[in-house]
Parts: sequence; C-alpha cells; structure tokens
Amino acid sequence: MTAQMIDGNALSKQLRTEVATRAQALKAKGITPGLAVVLVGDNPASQVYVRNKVKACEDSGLHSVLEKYDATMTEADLLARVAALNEDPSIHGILVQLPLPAHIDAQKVIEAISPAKDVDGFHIASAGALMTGMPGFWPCTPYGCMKMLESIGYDLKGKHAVVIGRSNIVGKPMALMLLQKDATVTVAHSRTQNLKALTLQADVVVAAVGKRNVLTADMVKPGAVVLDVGMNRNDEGKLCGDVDFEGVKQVASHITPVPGGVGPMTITMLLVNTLEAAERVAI
Ligand SMILES: Nc1nc(=O)c2c([nH]1)NC[C@@H]1CN(c3ccc(C(=O)N[C@@H](CCC(=O)O)C(=O)O)cc3)C=[N+]21
Repeated sequence: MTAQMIDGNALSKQLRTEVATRAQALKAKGITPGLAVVLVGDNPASQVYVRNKVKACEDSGLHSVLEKYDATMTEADLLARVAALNEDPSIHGILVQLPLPAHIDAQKVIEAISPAKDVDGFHIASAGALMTGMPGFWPCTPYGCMKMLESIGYDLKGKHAVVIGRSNIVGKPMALMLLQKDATVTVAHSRTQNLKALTLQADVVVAAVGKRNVLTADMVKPGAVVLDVGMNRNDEGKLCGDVDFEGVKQVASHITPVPGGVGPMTITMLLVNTLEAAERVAI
C-alpha cells in the first residue's frame, strides 16, 4: 500500500476560491484587501517567490504592491518604508521578504511592522499571541500544514507529533499549533540524539530542516502522516524536500509532495491572513 498524497495545489485552489469570494464581499463594502511585498536585493530564489505571491494575490482579487529595492538600501530607509506602509490605509498586510542583506537587522525590521499588518506572523506580538492562544496572525507555513491535516480530517487529540526543526518560522510555531490541537509534541533538532527512536513513535512527522533525506522509510511508523516542509535541490537540480519521498510513501498513510505540497499552502495562508487583516479593519 502506498500513501495518499495531500495535494497542496488542489487544496490551495479550493481555499483561494474561498478567499476570492470573501474578498468580493469586502469590496462590496468599499474595501479591497491589499498586500505590500517588500524585496531588498536580488536573491534569485526570492525574486521567484515574490512574483508567485503577487500573482496569487491577483488571481484571488487581492490588491498587491511589490516594492523592490537595491541590496545597498540602508536599514533606516527600510524602516521608513515599513513605517509608511503601516500608515497606508490601502495596505492590510506587509511582507518583508527574507533573507535581508546582512547589513540589515531582520528582526528589527519585523518588529517595526504593525502587528495588525503582520501577515507573515513573524512579529514577537504574533508569536506571543500564538503561544497564549490569543487572536493574532499565524506563520503561513505551519498554518498551511495545519490546514493540510484538517483537509484529511485528521484528529490530533492525544496523537504524538514529532517536529524536526526548531526555527522561529516553522518548527517552533508548528509545535505550538499541534499542541493547541491536543497533540503530544516532540521537537527534534540538530543536537537530538537517536532521532529515529522518536520518529518511529510518531503518528505525525513534520520535517522542517532544509536538508535532503532527513526522514527515510526506516524512520517512519507504518500509517504515519508525513508533512515535508523542506525546499532543497537534488543532484539533478530538481526541487525536493527533506523527506525521502519514494521510500517514505511506501510506509506512511499520507504524505505531502515537494513541489506541490506545503509550498503553495504557504502562499495560500498568506492570502488568508491578508484577507483577515482587511476583514478586521472592516468590522
Ligand atoms: N517574509 C517571508 N515570508 C515567507 O513566507 C518567505 C520568505 N520571507 N522568504 C522565503 C520563504 C520561502 N517561501 C516559499 C513559499 C512558497 C513556495 C512555493 O510555492 N513552492 C512551490 C515551488 C516553487 C518553485 O518551483 O520554485 C512548491 O513547493 O510547489 C516556496 C517557498 C516563502 N518564504
């Protein structure tokens, strides 16, 4: 038996249709949800991601503004742009694409974004809201993972979830979201001893390391659900995740592919957060 795929493109299509419908309803009230995407420098991967985000906005009837700046932009100038976007009533969400050039303190820039417009969910106020269960924006990648579990009707209550990776953007918020749904959560990382002993006990595994073959078939309990957050290139230059997909799909009950899995869901949840930011203004 091979695992069922959780198709991030198909689920995104469905959710983006709902976003478009709600955006239409807001427009009838005179509000068009607006996202500002700020890109500093010429990282080629960032150029592609940012273009995808802007296109996704257009397709769902959201207004988007792409601001591109030279890699030499000063931190002060970027902070001034963020301050201006905070005040701009046509903008409900602000995304500053990471990574930023090394001379800019990324955390300082993130903290300058108004939490009401922090659709990436990276501000410490957003992180605090997630931790305490208060209303606030959730980081898009782990939020997308939760939607994928929801799409297969998966009940996390009492289940053991192992998150591999402890980044502020994926691993840590992922663990909190799973915990909020009553899972028993283990966070593994580069210093974890005997990872396999942990993952073999897991009902759900989320791989979010950024390294190929972090999770192989021998590490997976039969019937487990595997979510692959990785974005790597294989020897042929093809996009691949952290999971040995071909092997693990023989053991898991459900698995997300790369590409076409968590990646498109990240963009979808950005649209959802932007829409919700605009809806909150409309109340
Ligand atoms: N402030 C900020 N917010 C982010 O959300 C953010 C960021 N910075 N910096 C970079 C990462 C990366 N990221 C991706 C989103 C979608 C895909 C995606 O749609 N991937 C497609 C494939 C795309 C391709 O073919 O290259 C897929 O998995 O099917 C990938 C990566 C968002 N990021």
